[in-house]
Amino acid sequence: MKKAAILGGTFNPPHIGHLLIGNEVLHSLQLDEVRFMPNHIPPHKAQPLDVSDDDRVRMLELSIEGNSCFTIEKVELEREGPSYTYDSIKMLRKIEPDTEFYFIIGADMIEYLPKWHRIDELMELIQFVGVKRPQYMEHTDYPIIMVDSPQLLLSSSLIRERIKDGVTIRYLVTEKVRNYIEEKKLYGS
Ligand SMILES: Nc1ncnc2c1ncn2[C@@H]1O[C@H](COP(=O)(O)OP(=O)(O)OP(=O)(O)O)[C@@H](O)[C@H]1O
Ligand SMILES: O=C(O)c1ccc[n+]([C@@H]2O[C@H](COP(=O)([O-])O)[C@@H](O)[C@H]2O)c1
Repeated sequence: MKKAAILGGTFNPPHIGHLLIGNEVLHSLQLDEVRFMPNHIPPHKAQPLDVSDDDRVRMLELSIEGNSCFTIEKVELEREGPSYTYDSIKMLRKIEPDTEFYFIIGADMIEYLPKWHRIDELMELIQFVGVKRPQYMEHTDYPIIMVDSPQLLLSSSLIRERIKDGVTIRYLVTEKVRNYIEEKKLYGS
């Protein structure tokens, strides 16, 4: 069986925190692959996204360039409506019966797990893998595996704020993503 972890996210934009946790889990659990899965409509974010699906995918492609264990899963972009993880995992397991799937979440999402759509059924379908994140509690009663990773006080919101305020984002995203944001004048840059 191939072992793949899904790192679901909004990636608005993708930052080095995403790459770091993906790589730590890849090595710690000795997986074959980490798949970055951008959502179409985040289930729990009220505001519509200010950046297109295409731009988020392009920035993900630029972020993972050069790492053959990192790939992109587009299943949620091909589906209308809120991107519930339950629906995506159900579909992936059906199309790929020979892959054992894991799902990576940061501690903010661990806290939020009780509110996920059909969470009890989802827990039966996939093994969740949690990573610590500054300012969030990682305690949960759900059976998740915790993987140790260096912690970064970094978020896509912080990056958007910095761009809006004209503050540098160098080294917080990959160089290619930084150039892309600048060229396409994303986030008011
Ligand atoms: N610095 C970080 N440390 C640990 N986990 C993180 C970090 N940044 C993001 N994650 C995790 O990566 C996944 C995707 O996150 P997402 O794309 O929403 O980024 P974000 O930085 O949380 O964005 P935003 O600030 O817009 O909410 C989530 O499970 C989230 O918990
Ligand atoms: O399915 C749900 O109910 C659900 C609720 C909250 C978050 N998620 C997923 O968790 C991942 C991280 O969410 P986000 O919004 O931090 O990018 C992403 O793949 C979301 O679609 C899923």
